[in-house]
Amino acid sequence: MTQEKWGQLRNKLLKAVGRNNFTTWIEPLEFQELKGGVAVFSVPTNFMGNYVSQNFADLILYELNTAGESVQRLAFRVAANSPARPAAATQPVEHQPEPVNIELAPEGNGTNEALESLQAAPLDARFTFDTFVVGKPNELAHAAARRVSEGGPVTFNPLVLYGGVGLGKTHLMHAIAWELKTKRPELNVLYLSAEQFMYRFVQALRERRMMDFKHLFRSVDVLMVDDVQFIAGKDSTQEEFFHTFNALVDQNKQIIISADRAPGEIKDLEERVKSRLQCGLVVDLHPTDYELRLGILQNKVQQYAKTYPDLKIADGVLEFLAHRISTNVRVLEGALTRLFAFASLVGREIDMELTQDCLADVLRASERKITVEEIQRKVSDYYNIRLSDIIGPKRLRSYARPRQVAMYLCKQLTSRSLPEIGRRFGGRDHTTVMHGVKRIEELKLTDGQIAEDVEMLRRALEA
Ligand SMILES: Nc1ncnc2c1ncn2[C@@H]1O[C@H](COP(=O)(O)OP(=O)(O)OP(=O)(O)O)[C@@H](O)[C@H]1O
Repeated sequence: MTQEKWGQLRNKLLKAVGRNNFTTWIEPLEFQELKGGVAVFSVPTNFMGNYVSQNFADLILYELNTAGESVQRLAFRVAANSPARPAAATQPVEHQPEPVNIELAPEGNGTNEALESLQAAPLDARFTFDTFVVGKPNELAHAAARRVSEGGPVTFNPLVLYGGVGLGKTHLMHAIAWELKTKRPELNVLYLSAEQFMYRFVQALRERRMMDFKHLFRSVDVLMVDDVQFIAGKDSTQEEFFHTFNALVDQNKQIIISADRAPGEIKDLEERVKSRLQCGLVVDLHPTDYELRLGILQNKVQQYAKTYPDLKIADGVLEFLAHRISTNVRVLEGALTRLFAFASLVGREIDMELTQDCLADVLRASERKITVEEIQRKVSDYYNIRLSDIIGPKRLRSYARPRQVAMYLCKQLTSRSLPEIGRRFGGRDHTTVMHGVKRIEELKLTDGQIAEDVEMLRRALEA
């Protein structure tokens, strides 16, 4: 395997493990050699080697093998004279620009070639509209992205896509870029992260090539900047971004931005930048719901089926994952990738048992913690009484029964002890809680209405 190939694989790993994990664990790995089915990496410390081997080895093996390398095992060696690298995240980024692999165009000519190479953020071939699963939480963002990708007259500028980690912002941006490349190949479409924008800017300043920089950025037809929150607090970069933005909008060129939150909520982003961003169409990607997660998993499985025609997934596994992993799509995909890698290594069907074994850590981490307050609120809404009546001293049946239901659910769905639950119900004694829980257990067997109420509430709380 060549270093170049490892470089490409690293990009895939970045997507799979997320930026934080990547910078801390994957980036410091240096590929040494591949011999006799063993891929050897040098690592700065033993600790790092152990950690990577315990947590990411399956995934790395899987990526290596899908890329056509035959690797059975990974080995990590501590480089003899390698000074332990401090985690990159702790470095002040402005002082440590990434090695930049493009030459800025000499003033006035060669702009197009330079723009081509400015696609330093390569588009991910998997991130197209075809592979993007649309559901309620992302339908508006998807529709807006589709519209912009047609490359027609600019109707809303900028388009701002925002949403939490791993909800598909980058995917949609790449999809727009791919679509524009096909439909309107004559357009200069430039996609890059806000971080890369900053590196280019710092480099241009250092090399005294600001004219080239301005010329380049102002001659694109479509500018796409991912994760714009990155420039918050970086004053000179924000200023340059602001001018670039204005120059392009003045020329009626399309701008597409993504951010991890609404522009108005990005701390340390200058007011004038915020207000520019808010001028266009701002749409958010909502957290996924169960149906969307299941759809994404089914879609992924279809893709995997091409690589692993022999691997079988037992009924219920995808539903289980969609139900249990609700954090973000990246984690969901990572879990599935790990499952496939594991199942293909051990040559077993992906059933519940294998899933629980292989994903124990992910499942534990994504366990949703239901709180006593949440239960009290849901129960009072359900029975149409006030929250204070659930907690307060009133003994009327119309308050006491819902209170007991709430206590029962607290016992079932949280890890709180009876005295703790009692305290949160207006300082009641643990024997009162115990009595309430028992009463509901009995009533569930004899009173169909109570049984149904409890079941409905439990489902609503676990959703
Ligand atoms: N609706 C979807 N359909 C298919 N795949 C999706 C969908 N949403 C997210 N994904 C996948 O989830 C992963 C994370 O998505 P992406 O990188 O676009 O997230 P992001 O919102 O840009 O996150 P971050 O804030 O971390 O940059 C990608 O592999 C992407 O393909």
